[in-house]
Amino acid sequence: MRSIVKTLSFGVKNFKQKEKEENESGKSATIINEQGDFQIDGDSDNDNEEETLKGPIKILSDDGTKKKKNKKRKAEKEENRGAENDEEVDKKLDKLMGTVRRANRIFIWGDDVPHPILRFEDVAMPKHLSEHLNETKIADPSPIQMQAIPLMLQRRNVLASAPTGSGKTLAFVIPVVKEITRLKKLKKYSAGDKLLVIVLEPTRELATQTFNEFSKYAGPNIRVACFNDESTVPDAEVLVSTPNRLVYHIKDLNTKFLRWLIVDESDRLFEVIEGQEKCFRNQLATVYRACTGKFTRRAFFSATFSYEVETWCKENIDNVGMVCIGERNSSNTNVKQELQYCGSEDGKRMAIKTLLKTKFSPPALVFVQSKERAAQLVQFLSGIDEKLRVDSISSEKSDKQRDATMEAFRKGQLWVLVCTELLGRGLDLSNVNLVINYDIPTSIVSYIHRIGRTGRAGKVGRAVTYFSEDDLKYIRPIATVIRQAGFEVPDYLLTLKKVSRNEKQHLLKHAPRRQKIAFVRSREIKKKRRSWLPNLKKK
Ligand SMILES: Nc1ncnc2c1ncn2[C@@H]1O[C@H](COP(=O)(O)OP(=O)(O)OP(=O)(O)O)[C@@H](O)[C@H]1O
Repeated sequence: MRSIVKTLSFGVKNFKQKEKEENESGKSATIINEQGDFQIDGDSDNDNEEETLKGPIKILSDDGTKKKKNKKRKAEKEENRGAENDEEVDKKLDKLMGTVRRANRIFIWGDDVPHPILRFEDVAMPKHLSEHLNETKIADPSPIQMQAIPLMLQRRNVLASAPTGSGKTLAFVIPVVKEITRLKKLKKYSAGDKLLVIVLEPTRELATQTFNEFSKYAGPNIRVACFNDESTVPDAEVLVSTPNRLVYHIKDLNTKFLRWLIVDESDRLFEVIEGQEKCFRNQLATVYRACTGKFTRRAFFSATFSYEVETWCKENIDNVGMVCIGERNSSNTNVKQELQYCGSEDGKRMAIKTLLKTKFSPPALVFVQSKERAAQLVQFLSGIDEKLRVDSISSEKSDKQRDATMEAFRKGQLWVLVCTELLGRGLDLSNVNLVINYDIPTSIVSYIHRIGRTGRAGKVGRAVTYFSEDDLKYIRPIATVIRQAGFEVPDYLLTLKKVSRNEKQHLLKHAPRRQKIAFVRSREIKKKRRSWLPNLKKK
């Protein structure tokens, strides 16, 4: 069994010794090649081995006594038995890995998908990486990390999907940092002047977050940059950017040595907006076309992905390994989900007032359908309690304002952050206790991402979704997702008329018209914000 666990652990740690052992026994196992890439050992050696086993038995000359012949036959027999045993061990191992995958709800697609890892030690981590994992008390890989890390280390193109807050970022950061660390030992890469990795994120906030995460795990020897405010492409080995900024400078990029193009929130970046030249899909296409180097691999990550993205990847990218954790496009079951009927816009105002005054433990994220409504809700909430620290964030605000608000929210200076779809995806605000969908999300995908801002990294969270009489025609899909996650919804919601494709499309493009939440007096909001964010003006 020890040998099974060793093989399970890819033997990376004990590679040299293991390799010696395997060479001696002629066993087949997963090892790392010179380049540090995973490969199946024995592809070539096994051929030799078979030849030896099948080939004619050599007849010994003058010293070929019967005794010696018998000894040799016995040895050959044992060798044969050894090979059979190895086959059995492989079968048992595959079976065991099947059980591991089922237990962790890991679904795979593709040829020769490597076994999942069970511990981080199963891959030889650069020192800085393992130290940082220890510091952050991240002990065991999450299911997406168990499968995506070995896939990426095998240098496969990857399509990965796992629930919100399940550690997808580390699932690509770990193999990439490991690969760059290895490359940098080679003279060609030691100067650190080659662009090796591009990570695409749909928003500035997400790009900043991923940049911070990457920098922590990469350590001081890998040059990571976020392409946010600079007017020229920063000199870096890892570049995190929004597609918009990257496309603008695409001609300045040298992608010849690029090892990875990582598309985070990939389904979002596949979105097409009719009539908009600058939509994500077109921008992604431009970046994609610029990243076709010989060594470039692509990895697509998201909590949700459409069949369209999947089909595209399978048809257009060679050697794809696909991994999906749990059911596709399902919500995070660590989030306790509630649907609350409020009748009208007035009812919604009453509901949020009651919630924040009674059962509220901050911080909370509140989603509305537009930046105008975000400002209105801040005005309304500020009015119900002077002490309530509330602000909003939307694309209307300057980059500086957005950064300051995010920082205040992360530090706990802000208790309620009202936001638009801008913050719906990817942000890891680990302490958010409550998500309120003040205006219903316009799709299931949006619902899954929004409520995924709470209940992250195995913690529990709560999400409340308000709906009014006017929303009844759109609510059924959301009610279905909530029921599928195991939470209560009134039966009648599941028997409502199905939302037609046209209605869905319409809702995506035009949010429902709603009565105003409050009249905004912007001067008052600014005054209130300044009182608890004294540094904001300085910034
Ligand atoms: N193996 C792990 N064990 C415990 N915590 C982890 C592990 N891996 C990552 N985390 C933590 O989980 C949190 C969420 O991770 P991350 O932001 O990567 O989630 P995600 O899957 O990308 O979510 P989303 O789909 O919302 O973008 C982070 O704070 C991260 O540090």
